[in-house]
Amino acid sequence: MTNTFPQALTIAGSDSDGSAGMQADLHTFFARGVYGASVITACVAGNSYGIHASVPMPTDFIDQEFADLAADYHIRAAKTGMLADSELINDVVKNYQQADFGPLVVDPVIMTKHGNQLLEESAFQTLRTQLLPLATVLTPNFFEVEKIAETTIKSDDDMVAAAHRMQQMGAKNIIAKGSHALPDQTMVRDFVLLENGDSFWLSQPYHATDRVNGTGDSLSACITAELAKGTPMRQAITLAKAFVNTAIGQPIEVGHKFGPINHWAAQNRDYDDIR
Ligand SMILES: Nc1ncnc2c1ncn2[C@@H]1O[C@H](COP(=O)(O)OP(=O)(O)OP(=O)(O)O)[C@@H](O)[C@H]1O
Ligand SMILES: Cc1ncc(CO)c(N)n1
Repeated sequence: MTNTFPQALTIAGSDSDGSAGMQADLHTFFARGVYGASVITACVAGNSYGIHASVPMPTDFIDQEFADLAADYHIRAAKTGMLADSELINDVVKNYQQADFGPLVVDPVIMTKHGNQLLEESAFQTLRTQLLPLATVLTPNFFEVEKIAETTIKSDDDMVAAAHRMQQMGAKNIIAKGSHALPDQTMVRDFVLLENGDSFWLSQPYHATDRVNGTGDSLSACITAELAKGTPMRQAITLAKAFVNTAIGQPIEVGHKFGPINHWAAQNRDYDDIR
């Protein structure tokens, strides 16, 4: 039987240190028992200190990557990561609309943990008008919520309002990730707004560690992997939050600064309690 094994796709940039971007996505797909394919959109050279060079892929090459996957594989869910500029966003939108790759998780990668900007400011409007309407799930971090919704978040009410604004822009389900840079923080809280209007806060313990590179990539990749297996939306989101929290909670010693998270710890955990 051909193509019966669950397959997911990451449409993202390669980060040479393996902690984030496409590499974090593929680690996560593997950890959740899903085959991972990748459309590479850009390459960044970096390590746990920062990103030091970045090269976008030519759009005709990206077109060929999509065409080759569509001709052979059965992608059941896809996610986007680094898209660099308007030209790449428009190209990915065009290709995704032609393909039949299932639900789309949009991780609107704008800024890294080191403070490197991976999406040009001039592309924010393209992101809003072209990509958000395709998003089955949108997973902005605190900074990205403020940028996309064009607001300042000072309270829970502000976050709820921003999530509704992003849903009005066309994204169906939203996980607006809360801040984790507050003094004396003990919990991290993300606001979830589902397509049917249900909403809730997801809370997990805060871990005081610098080994947090690729948390957002892994969260969105875990949701993608679960959707590829047919896990219901609410369960996929809740499981992904637990997956990332487990991976942050047992750090591995790789790199000197913002190191990777521990996908093995997250892989080995039992998620049977999550419904
Ligand atoms: N120190 C921490 N302790 C616990 N949870 C954390 C911590 N840092 C991030 N998280 C969680 O990880 C998830 C990803 O959020 P985050 O805001 O880090 O995404 P991101 O900035 O897009 O990540 P990246 O760009 O590095 O992939 C969220 O659910 C967030 O609450
Ligand atoms: C390619 C790439 N995508 C995303 C991130 C962070 O989310 C990163 N560091 N590098």
